[in-house]
Amino acid sequence: MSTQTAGQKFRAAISANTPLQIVGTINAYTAMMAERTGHQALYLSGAGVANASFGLPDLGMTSLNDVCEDIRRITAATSLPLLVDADTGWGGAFNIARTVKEMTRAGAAGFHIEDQVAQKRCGHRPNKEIVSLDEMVDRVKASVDARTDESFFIMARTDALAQQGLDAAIERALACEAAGADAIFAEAVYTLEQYQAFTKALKVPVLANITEFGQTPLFNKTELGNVGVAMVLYPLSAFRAMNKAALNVYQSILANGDQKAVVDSMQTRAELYDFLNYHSFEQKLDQLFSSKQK
Ligand SMILES: C[C@](O)(C(=O)O)[C@H](CC(=O)O)C(=O)O
Ligand SMILES: [Mg+2]
Repeated sequence: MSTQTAGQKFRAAISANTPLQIVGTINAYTAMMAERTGHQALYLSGAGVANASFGLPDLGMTSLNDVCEDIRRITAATSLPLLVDADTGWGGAFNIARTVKEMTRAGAAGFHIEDQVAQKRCGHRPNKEIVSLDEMVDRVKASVDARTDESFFIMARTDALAQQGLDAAIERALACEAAGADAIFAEAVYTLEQYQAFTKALKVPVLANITEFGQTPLFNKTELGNVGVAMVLYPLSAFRAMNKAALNVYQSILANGDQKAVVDSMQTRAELYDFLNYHSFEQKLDQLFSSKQK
C-alpha cells in the first residue's frame, strides 16, 4: 500500500509529466477505466456532478455534500489522485475552510476555487461575473489556512480574462500565487500566446482547461507544454462521448425494436468484468463458501 497522500501523489504526477494530462471521470467506474488506461491523475467536474448526478445545469446549484459523495465514490475505486472542482467554495471564509477539510476527508488530492460570483456560470459561457481581486485573494487565503493536510493542492482559478482582459487576469493570478495558491487555472483562454503570458509571469504551475465546444481551441499537449503549461484538463470529454453513445442506444432500441444495430458500440460483459476485477471477487466467494456447499 502506498504511504503517499493523495496530494503528494498529485504533486509527484505534476513533477513527472510536462504537461500532466488530467481526465474527467464522472463516476467510479470510468475512473477505474482511466486508471487502467494509464492516466496518472483524475478530475471531478462541477458541471459533471450537476449534469450527471443531478440532471442540473452548471450554475452553482449543487452543494459541498453533493460533490463530496462523488469524491468518496471515485477515490474508493481508484488509487489515482483526484482534482476536484470546488466552484466558488460555497460561501465565505468558514464555508471555504469546510470545503477544504471535507474534500480532504473524502479523499480529494486538491481542488480549484474560482473568482466568479456565487451565482456562477460555466467558464465558457457569456456574461460571467467575477468578485473583486481582494475577495478572490481572501478565498485563496481561507483555503490555504484551512489545510489539515499540507499536501492538499490548492489551485486558484481565474475567470477574469473574458471580462477584464489578459493583464487583469494575470494580475489576479499573481495575487493568488502570492496568497499561497499552489497553481493557477487560467479559464477560457483563447490562444497559446495568452497561456505563455500566464506561465511567464507565474512561478507556480498553470493549468489549461481544454474543454470541448468552448472558448479554447483543442490545443495538443505538446503545444501547451511548449508554452510552459504544466497541466492539461479534459473535464468532460468522456462524459460527452458517453452521452452521445447512450442517446444513440436509446434511439436505436425505439426505432428498431431491438439493440442489434448498436451492440458493436457497447463494452462487452467480459470487458466490464475485467475492469471491475469481477472474477477475483467470484473466486473469493468460491474460496470462502465452497466448504459449506459440500
Ligand atoms: C471545468 C468546468 O468548470 C467543469 O465544471 O468541468 C467547466 C467545463 C465546461 O463547462 O466545459 C468550465 O470550464 O466552466
Ligand atoms: Mg466547473
